[in-house]
Amino acid sequence: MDVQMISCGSFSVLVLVNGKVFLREFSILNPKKKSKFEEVKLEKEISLIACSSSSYYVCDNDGNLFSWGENSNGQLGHGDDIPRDKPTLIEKLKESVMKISGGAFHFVALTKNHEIFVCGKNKNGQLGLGDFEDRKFPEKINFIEKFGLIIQIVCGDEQTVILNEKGEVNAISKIFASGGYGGSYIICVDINGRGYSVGSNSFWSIRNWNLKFKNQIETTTQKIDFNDNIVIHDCACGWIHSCFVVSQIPQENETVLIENIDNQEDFIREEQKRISESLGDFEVLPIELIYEIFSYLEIDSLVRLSFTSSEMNFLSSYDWIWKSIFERNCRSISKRQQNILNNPRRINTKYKQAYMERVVIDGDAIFHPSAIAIGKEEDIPKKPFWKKKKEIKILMQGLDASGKTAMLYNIKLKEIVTTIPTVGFNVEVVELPDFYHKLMLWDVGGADRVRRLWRHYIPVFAMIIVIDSNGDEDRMEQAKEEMLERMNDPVTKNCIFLIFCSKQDLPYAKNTLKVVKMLGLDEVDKCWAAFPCSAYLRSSLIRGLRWLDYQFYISNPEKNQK
Ligand SMILES: Nc1nc2c(ncn2[C@@H]2O[C@H](COP(=O)(O)OP(=O)(O)OP(=O)(O)O)[C@@H](O)[C@H]2O)c(=O)[nH]1
Ligand SMILES: [Mg+2]
Repeated sequence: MDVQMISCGSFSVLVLVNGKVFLREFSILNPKKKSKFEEVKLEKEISLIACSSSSYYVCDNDGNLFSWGENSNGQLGHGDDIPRDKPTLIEKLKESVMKISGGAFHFVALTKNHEIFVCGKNKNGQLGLGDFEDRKFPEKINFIEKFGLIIQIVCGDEQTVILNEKGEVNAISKIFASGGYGGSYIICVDINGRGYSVGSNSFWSIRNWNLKFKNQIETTTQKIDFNDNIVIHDCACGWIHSCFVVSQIPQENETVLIENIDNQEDFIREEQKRISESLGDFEVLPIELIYEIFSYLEIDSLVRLSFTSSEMNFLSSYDWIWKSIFERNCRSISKRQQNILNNPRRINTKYKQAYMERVVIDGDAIFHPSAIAIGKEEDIPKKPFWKKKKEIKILMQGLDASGKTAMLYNIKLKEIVTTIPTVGFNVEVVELPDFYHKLMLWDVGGADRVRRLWRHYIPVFAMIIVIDSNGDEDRMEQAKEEMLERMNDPVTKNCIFLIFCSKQDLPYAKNTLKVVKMLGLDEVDKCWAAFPCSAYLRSSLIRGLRWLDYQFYISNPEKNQK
């Protein structure tokens, strides 16, 4: 079970587990009534969740935003103030959503184009639209001109904070990180593990305090005065209290070895002692509580402790968590946890390494570590237009009906064609803008005997292996066998493998990580990357091809062969 995200409303907890959403709501009217987690029925896999006070927001893998719950200020974004009891698509928001954050009665969404949409209560100008009127439909605010590229949004009760790429909005350098929702304040953590706060301190929730927001985003932040060697991994805010997950950077002459992972308790006690000396009047959580938090990994315990996600991150800074994660077959980790992991702070032990060496997860794509170093999607530079394009031959492989032909013609013709099982093969040359090469795609029929003869057709330096993510266990097993046969064949020694996890549009398609695990790809030491895709969504195909094209350009397997 992979708990991917949790979010708290005023009296509720929303949890994202393996792309499914569970909600537990407490009844204020009847507090003794036992509530339990119930699955929220949704058609597609969900990748983001957020709560506002009593309204809920979820976003599917395609960036569609759904909302339900209370709607007193139109915060659900459907143009009215009628509550909804089921997730309902916010139709007016056509952009693909990347992040969501909920205030008490408003929400803010950041789209993949780095645009911001706001909706709901605006009494304090929290929507940042320059007035005090509520909005019942999401409305775009154009901060781009003023602030540059927006990368993070966080809502407090009646505030919104946005952060740009350079961290300029709140005068915090290099902000990437988390924000905690507080009653009337917000805490942010920058990439160096320093914390900053903005908002009201009326209840002494945090030691530094600042102005209340009033119809403007600019305000100054205060650094939270931890010692300089304290690194904040994450923070979370309750209504009138805050909680930090910290560790202490060892001093130059201090050695901290985490070797004996079996003796967690002693280790944590020691660690707490060490850290508490630097914490001043912040209080360290008792060890028993930390153990409770450990049981976050089970959903029932999560209920008991229904508060923040920060403890999860706290745990991620300890190696034994990585051991357990590792043993649980490499569960997926969030970007934020990855960031923690990638920080060369104090965790560099064998399990983390083992974990990291197996696969690298970048968004929804998964790479062999040697491959990601030279071809992450957003890093791929465009090809200079004057350079002549060489042709590369790419062999498409995969079981029958996995979708090879449908893909080929969508790439070539930008059309979804009706296919019949391929007898023999189809060959098409495609020239895509910004690509380094012309691609000659060989689609070899999956059911045909030809499939076995591929070695004799063309020299193979690039191969697309199409896996039907919707396939049952038997099909997966068969696909795995075929795939390993290709990857272990001496002929493909220098080959680059693009694994397309196809048919992601189908509701029960397995996600990429699951496919990678089922195929045992993480054990394969070759240059490979796995991308989720659908033959019906051309952009998902182009994305994978772009990686392959650039990878080929960088590593030139043909030349290496000679
Ligand atoms: N929903 C969905 N259906 C797909 C997708 N890709 C292919 N299909 C369907 O799956 C069936 C098989 O697709 P083909 O492209 O013919 O499969 P193939 O891999 O070329 O099969 P062979 O030629 O027999 O090797 C067709 O009915 C396609 O419409 C996809 O991404 N999503
Ligand atoms: Mg075919």
